[in-house]
Amino acid sequence: MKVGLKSGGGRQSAAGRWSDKGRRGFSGGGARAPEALELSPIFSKRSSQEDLDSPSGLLMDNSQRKGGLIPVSPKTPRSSDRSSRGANDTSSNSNSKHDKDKGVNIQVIVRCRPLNDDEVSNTPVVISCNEQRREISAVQNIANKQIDKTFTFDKVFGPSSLQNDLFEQAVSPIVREVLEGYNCTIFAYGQTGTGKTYTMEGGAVNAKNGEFPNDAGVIPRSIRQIFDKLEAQNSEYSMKVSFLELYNEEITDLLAPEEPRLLEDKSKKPIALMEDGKGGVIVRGLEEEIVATTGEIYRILEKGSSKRRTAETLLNKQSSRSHSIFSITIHMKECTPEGEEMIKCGRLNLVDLAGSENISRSGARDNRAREAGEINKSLLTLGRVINALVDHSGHVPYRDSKLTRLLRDSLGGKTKTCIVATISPSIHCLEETLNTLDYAHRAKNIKNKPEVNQKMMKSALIKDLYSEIDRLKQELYAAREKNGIYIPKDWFVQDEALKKAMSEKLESLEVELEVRDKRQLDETEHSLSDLEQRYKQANLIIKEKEYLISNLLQYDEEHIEIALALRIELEDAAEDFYGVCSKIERKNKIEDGNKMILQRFHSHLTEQLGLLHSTVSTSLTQQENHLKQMEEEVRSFVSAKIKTTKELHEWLERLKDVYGNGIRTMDGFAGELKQKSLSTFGKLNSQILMHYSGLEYCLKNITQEGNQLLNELQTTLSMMEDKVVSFTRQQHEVGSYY
Ligand SMILES: Nc1ncnc2c1ncn2[C@@H]1O[C@H](COP(=O)(O)OP(=O)(O)OP(=O)(O)O)[C@@H](O)[C@H]1O
Repeated sequence: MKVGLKSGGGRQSAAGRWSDKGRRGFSGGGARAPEALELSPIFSKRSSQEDLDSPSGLLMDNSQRKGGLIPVSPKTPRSSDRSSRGANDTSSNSNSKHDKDKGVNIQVIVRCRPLNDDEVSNTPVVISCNEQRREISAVQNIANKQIDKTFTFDKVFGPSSLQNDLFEQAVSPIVREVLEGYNCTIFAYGQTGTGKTYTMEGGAVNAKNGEFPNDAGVIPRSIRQIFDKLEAQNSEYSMKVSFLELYNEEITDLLAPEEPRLLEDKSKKPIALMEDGKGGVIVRGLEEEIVATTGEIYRILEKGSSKRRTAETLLNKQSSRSHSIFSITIHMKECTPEGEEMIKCGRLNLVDLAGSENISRSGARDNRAREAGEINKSLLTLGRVINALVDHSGHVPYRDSKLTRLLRDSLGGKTKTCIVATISPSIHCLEETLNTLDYAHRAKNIKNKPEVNQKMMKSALIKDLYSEIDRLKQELYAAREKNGIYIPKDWFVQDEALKKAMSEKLESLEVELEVRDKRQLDETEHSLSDLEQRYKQANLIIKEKEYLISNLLQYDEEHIEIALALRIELEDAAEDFYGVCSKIERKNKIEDGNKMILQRFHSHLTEQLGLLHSTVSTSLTQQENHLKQMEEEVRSFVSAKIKTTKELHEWLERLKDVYGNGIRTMDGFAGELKQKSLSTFGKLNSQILMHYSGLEYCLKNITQEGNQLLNELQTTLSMMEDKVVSFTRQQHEVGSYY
């Protein structure tokens, strides 16, 4: 076996340079670490409360057991440690306190594989990758349903990306952190046949000559980087690896020596996963091989990988049917400025999950279908754990599957974690691809609280190694002495005492459990009867409520009917109202018009009446004047006639006198003349009378006409007034009606 810490300068050297005793203690090459290595939390120096609060993980540490190798516990690096680190490292250290307090998100990267030979000619591509924008888009129209989703991740690698691109950009910084003393996990998740194993393992490295193919995956590249870095630093280190497989909820050790009997029935010996009582898990009996060269580690990887259970499915010719975890633990020597030698420890877990599988599409039947069911079940639990962590649920169901128990520290713990989600660009995988992308996108929100593992003093490590060597020696001695299973006597005594104490504890626990069960049963019965009561009461209340509801529904119906009738009435009333309003409006308009007309008429009438009045009075005065004039004329005419008659009489008298005698002679003539004058006079008189009566008639007529006109005017006026009065009354009536 290669010895614990190894000098970076001499990969082939068998022993670490820093301790002769240490070198002596380890046996020769090819030997393994002891049979019962346990997985226990690496943070062994935490208080029990811390252990409860902060789940520890998959990391192996043997300090808990007799003869354990190197106990390490988390601590923030000292300032002296920082000074020796590179630029990148400084940033990681300065962030460590921040990381510790707030937590850092899990890094999620997505890799889309290219179409394979079978797909390339006839399979539409529905996934597009934008590496610059770190976006993956799925665009497709299925059954008139447009799918157009875009997801952003920490990094995106498209179908043409190379293994080296992914490693350099995403994994190399994580490996550097492992060498800084962090525990880091990289796991590949995705649908079956999307390139998880290709990404994690890739093409095999030639262990003999170290030939490195272009398609070598994350694991061999990480190994190479670790060795290169340690050698470049010329540091002393030791490295050990373990490789386990989780198949159908059973853990098997891929590095365990092959036992002929087990090979025959082709089954593998399952190993137990145990709680360490401090929140961590122990994989009891898991082999940890100490490695000193890259060649050794590649050989181990190749051997372990070949033992993984694979099968041909419709989706992948060599489909991994199990989850695998390859772990590399490195112990590195560091010197403090005070010259004290310290050992720091970093661990890298490389997880290749089995593919999530659509059983009908993968063509899995019988055992294969059961297998796929188990795979899906454990991945489902992983999904539930991720959801619980993202939603900050009080309970995270780590315990529901072995996979989540093993990955506990990597999900929500103190490990730095990176998920590589693998997808296919094919239209046929769209549903699963969207599931993977959803899953991965949710996982981005998980926060871990990474902490650097506490460094330990070299002297303490040497002490631990000595006790481990002593224990191994005793074991070896006992095994050489006898056949079968033998252990040293004091171990046997210790084990017996332990067994006794355990069985006593078991008994007391059983009693306690019984009491607790009984109490719980009583409580359950009590709460059951309580529930029954409450159920009955609830039933009664429900019935009451139902009755009330039916009544309410009836009332509601009536109310609805009334409301409908009211609504109709209201609508009618509203219509009427609008009609009345428009009528009032029209009436108001008419009234306004009427008022205007009335006013105009009134003013016109007054004007006309004034005019008429003045005309009539003018006409009357004119007629009166005319009459007076005519009377005067008639009078003057009559007086003139009388005067003329008188004068004529006088003339005649004079004539009688003048012509005395002649009168008599002329008497006849005079008589005649008299006669003539009398008739003339009569004629004149009748003419005057005729004129007089004509004038009188004319005056009478004029007076009559004037009176008649006046009467008519008065009648029209009174009629108009009557009309005005009756109109005003009508208006009042209409106003009071509305
Ligand atoms: N990025 C890639 N470039 C080229 N080939 C790839 C890539 N990813 C996967 N492949 C090829 O696709 C096939 C399936 O890959 P792989 O076995 O790694 O898938 P998987 O996800 O591990 O499947 P399963 O879950 O069934 O084990 C392999 O032949 C592999 O070489």
